[in-house]
Amino acid sequence: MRPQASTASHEADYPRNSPRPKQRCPFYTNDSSVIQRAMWLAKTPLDIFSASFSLPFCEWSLKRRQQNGHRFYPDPAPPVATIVFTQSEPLQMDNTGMKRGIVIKDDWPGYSLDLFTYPEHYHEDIENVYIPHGVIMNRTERLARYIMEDFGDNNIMVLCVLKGGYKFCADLVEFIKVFGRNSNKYLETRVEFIRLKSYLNDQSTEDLHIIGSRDLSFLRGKCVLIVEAIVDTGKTMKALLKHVETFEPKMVKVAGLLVKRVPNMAERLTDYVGFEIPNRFVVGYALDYNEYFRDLNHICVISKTGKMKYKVGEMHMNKEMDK
Ligand SMILES: O=P(O)(O)OC[C@H]1O[C@H](OP(=O)(O)OP(=O)(O)O)[C@H](O)[C@@H]1O
Ligand SMILES: Nc1nc2[nH]cnc2c(=O)[nH]1
Repeated sequence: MRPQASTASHEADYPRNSPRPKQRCPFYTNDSSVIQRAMWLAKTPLDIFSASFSLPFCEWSLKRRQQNGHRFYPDPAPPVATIVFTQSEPLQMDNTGMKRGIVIKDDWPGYSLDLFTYPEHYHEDIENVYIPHGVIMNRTERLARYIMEDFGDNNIMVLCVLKGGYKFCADLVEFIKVFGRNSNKYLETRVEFIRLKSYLNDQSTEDLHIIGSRDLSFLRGKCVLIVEAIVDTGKTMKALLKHVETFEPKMVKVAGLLVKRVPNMAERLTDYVGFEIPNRFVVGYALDYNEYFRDLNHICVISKTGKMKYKVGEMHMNKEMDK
């Protein structure tokens, strides 16, 4: 079991899977971000007396006491509101987007290369633009919001999995910082790195190497967010989680930009998923094929020509490990 700390910092903050309150339980706040989080976490309609409105990202309606004619949302200084949790219908909200990410179907052909710009030298080496850079960025922004909501007031110790995860990590952390600034919730985000390698060409190998220091003692007692570009067979993530847990962090969550739909896929490993993709070898946005394509901004499917052109033998892998 991965350590899961309660992120509760307020009566309103229920960890996502905890039982809902059985009785009406009022508390008072005028903090709009607390109220939004409460709605997100509680999974039950909240009653705040009087007026009502609904937020675009969930289906609950929220009633509030209207004071002095102020609007509650997005009023930066809302009036004091009384929130009462009530037992009600089970969750109606569709959480698929969070658990599985945006699901890309097996028959998705990708976009024609003509529609986008990309480094000319890869012209023959990629089949299509599978996920355009702008879509990656927007999805990353959304994941940053889920993460902020879950981590509450806990500082985030980010562990970036190199090399593939460097772009996703940089963008995700930037969005988290922007949300922090905009909501006056200044969380400390510290970023550390670990380098893992197991792929040769497009195949997972038996050798999973942690390159560099294995000492992650800085994670002890911290709320850790592992940031990884792709979870495919899940071998890398399983090994990493096992390693991380030996350092006794307070909580560990995993953000994966891509999770591949493979037989026996490792769904449970990833808490925040950008996209669930078919079983195809993708490159770009720091994902490589023998170190090529990291400089491509979109996520693309590599072509046969690309695979042939940049293919290497096992000797190459051993040399890389020695570096
Ligand atoms: O779920 P899995 O099948 O274990 O695959 C996922 C891993 O594969 C890639 O790393 P790679 O070994 O290619 O190293 P890199 O990140 O340095 O490219 C990727 O960045 C993940 O870490
Ligand atoms: N570049 C790349 N690395 C991977 N590691 C595991 N799966 C993949 C993949 O589809 N692309």
